[in-house]
Amino acid sequence: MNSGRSSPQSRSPICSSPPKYAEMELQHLERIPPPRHPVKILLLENVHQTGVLLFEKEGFQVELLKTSLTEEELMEKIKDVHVIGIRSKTKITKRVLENASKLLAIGCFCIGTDQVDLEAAERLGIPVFNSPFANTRSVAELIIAEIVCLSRKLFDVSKGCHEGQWFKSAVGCHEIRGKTLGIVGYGHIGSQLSVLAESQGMNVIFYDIIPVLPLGNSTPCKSLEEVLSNSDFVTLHVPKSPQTENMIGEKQIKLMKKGAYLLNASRGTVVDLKALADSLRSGHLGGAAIDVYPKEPKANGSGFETPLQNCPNTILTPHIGGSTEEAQQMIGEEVATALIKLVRSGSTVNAVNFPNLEVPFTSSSHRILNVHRNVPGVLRDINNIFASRDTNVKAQVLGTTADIGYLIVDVDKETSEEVKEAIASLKPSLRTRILY
Ligand SMILES: NC(=O)c1ccc[n+]([C@@H]2O[C@H](COP(=O)([O-])OP(=O)(O)OC[C@H]3O[C@@H](n4cnc5c(N)ncnc54)[C@H](O)[C@@H]3O)[C@@H](O)[C@H]2O)c1
Ligand SMILES: O=C(O)[C@H](O)COP(=O)(O)O
Repeated sequence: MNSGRSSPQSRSPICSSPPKYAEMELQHLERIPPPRHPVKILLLENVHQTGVLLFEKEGFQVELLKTSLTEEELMEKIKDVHVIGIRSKTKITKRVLENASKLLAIGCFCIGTDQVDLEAAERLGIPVFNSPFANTRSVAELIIAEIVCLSRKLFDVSKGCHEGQWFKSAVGCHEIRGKTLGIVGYGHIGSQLSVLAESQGMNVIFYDIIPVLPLGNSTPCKSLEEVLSNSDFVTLHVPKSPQTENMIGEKQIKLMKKGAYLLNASRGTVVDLKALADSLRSGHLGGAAIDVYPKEPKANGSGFETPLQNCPNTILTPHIGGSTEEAQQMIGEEVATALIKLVRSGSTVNAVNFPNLEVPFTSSSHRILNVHRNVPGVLRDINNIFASRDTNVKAQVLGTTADIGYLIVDVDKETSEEVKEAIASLKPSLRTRILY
């Protein structure tokens, strides 16, 4: 399927070997002196080596763990960490954040950020970064593969052959061409999947809670129920939220056609697995493919249990939708780059819970980064600090949300330390640091 974009090999000679993303994004940091104190990075859940190497190239101290950590373990480990990198398992709660006195930023080396208390992080002046779509294609391709596997009962038939059974039959097996795929959540993954499914000859309908551009010949539906009752395959691509919790339960499954298939590679809280298991065993649904679960192990190993085990024509995978080498390498590079820019220059571009600011460094100056509660008079007080110390402000940018203000200001070197201390001592200040 040609997405219309040229592949690296087919690009014109001018950009036949495009500079790597990180090299482009970080090149301007060369003009900024490195941090005077060691920068400690804690990476959990086997973050890709690309990210590790980028941090090490910056001279940061990296600790890499293959697993996630419990809240208690995190509360201890995070005390002297400047940056933490996680994936979808590790839960960074308000309690953990209240122990993170040195934490400058959080990197979600994945799409989802529901595992972080974003409001608590914002109110504590900690920006959170993610990789909004680097594993989109990986998930979409997995779903396409599973649709064919379910439609041909491939896993059950293959298991039979491995066990010495030769059972050749076309009963209950169908082409996917001409069948209807119902997509719930038409965002990055849902829309990419829509294009791939249509390229396989499927009809695509979808439901989203916001107006979105239907790609190709796909058709928006007015309700979830409309998608459920008109689809041969229903696939879920919504975020974890109070609204999506158990959005597919016994009542919704009963609305689905007899023999239809349910696929979920979004979040484990979206589907009531007991209701799904009952519908598979009763024969109402023809099969399911599940990649995410309400409770998932914090590390690889045995002992995983789910009500879906041994259900007919049911594909179970261990949250691998984004687990391809291509996706993990891109994510590692993208999120590590954003975190390095935050540490080295205060850039918050691509932060999901912060004003997105990036200011070119002003030569022969020091940079002060201040996060404060967004209350009246803060900027007046900060500017009075500059005026009263005869400090020349060479660049100043303020971004705000309802709860916080984020200020990047380049000032004279001569008075920068004194000014930084005065700003940090203002009552609304949450975090203040200086870059030399
Ligand atoms: N299994 C995996 O490995 C894997 C990989 C990547 C992403 N994910 C999960 O998939 C989710 C979707 O990823 P994405 O990149 O497409 O996100 P996205 O934010 O681009 O798209 C999500 C879409 O869902 C819609 N939505 C939200 N609530 C809804 C509701 N109640 N009903 C219908 N639509 C609703 C949103 O409007 C949005 O258009 C992520 O939040 C993540 O949790 C899982
Ligand atoms: O949010 C995501 O991108 C997916 O759930 C992938 O999570 P993972 O990085 O833990 O595989």
